[in-house]
Amino acid sequence: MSAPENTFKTALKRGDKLYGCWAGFADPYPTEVLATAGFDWLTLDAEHAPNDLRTLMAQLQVLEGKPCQPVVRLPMGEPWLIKQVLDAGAQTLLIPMVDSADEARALVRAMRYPPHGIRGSGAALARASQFSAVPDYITTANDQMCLLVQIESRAAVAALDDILAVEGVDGIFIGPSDLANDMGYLGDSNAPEVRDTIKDVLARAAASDTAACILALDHETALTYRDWGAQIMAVGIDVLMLAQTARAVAQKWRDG
Ligand SMILES: O=C(O)C(=O)C[C@H](O)[C@@H](O)CO
Repeated sequence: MSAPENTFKTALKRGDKLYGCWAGFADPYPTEVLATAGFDWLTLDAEHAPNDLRTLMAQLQVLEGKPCQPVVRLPMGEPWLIKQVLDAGAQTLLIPMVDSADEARALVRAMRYPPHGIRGSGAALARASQFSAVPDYITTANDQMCLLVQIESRAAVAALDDILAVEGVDGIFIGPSDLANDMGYLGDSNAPEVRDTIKDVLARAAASDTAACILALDHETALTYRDWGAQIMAVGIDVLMLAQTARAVAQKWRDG
């Protein structure tokens, strides 16, 4: 028996448009609710949400067997962190702040067993291999790994063509907010120079074999990014959805 098919990767390679949502509550219960909503995928965010290995694993467990696929965002691309979440069953990783092809290559290697990489061997006791119930896990896991690297600095934009050419990078994911900050437009990803850069990066990725991915916080922006070539889009953040709806309801009753 082989490692389970990574259906997110299969759909990405097929060129499907995939719509996802950021899951920022760091808890399996709201993540399970999101998985019933119709999104293709969810970001389990351990960069800016208070996730740790156990909360990530609990969310992977509730998503198991559901059509909504998990994408785990780590705080940074450390090989030991990568090893832990892969052993917990993650197959698709989103790694922030990747500025060069060398960094991207190191991430590809951290996600793969030798001779293609440096992933340590713990499959026997790992959830990823269903605790050794998947006998061929170690020889088949490499093919199911999916890597999305975040492009969110001027350095990354300058290195984009080299990053797009790295074998094993399945998608580049623009971080509009960090990109704007690095370009000198703190908190303003709608600044014309930032929008031009986003458009250029999406177009270059769309013309390559590597998927163009991005997050948009409102519908109009999401439509624009899609027109510019985005294939994989996060179109909401659960924490903001709750906050906005709760504020609107409270306001309505205060005003009424
Ligand atoms: O720079 C960005 O934009 C991102 O990387 C996404 C954010 O971290 C996301 O959490 C929304 O603030």
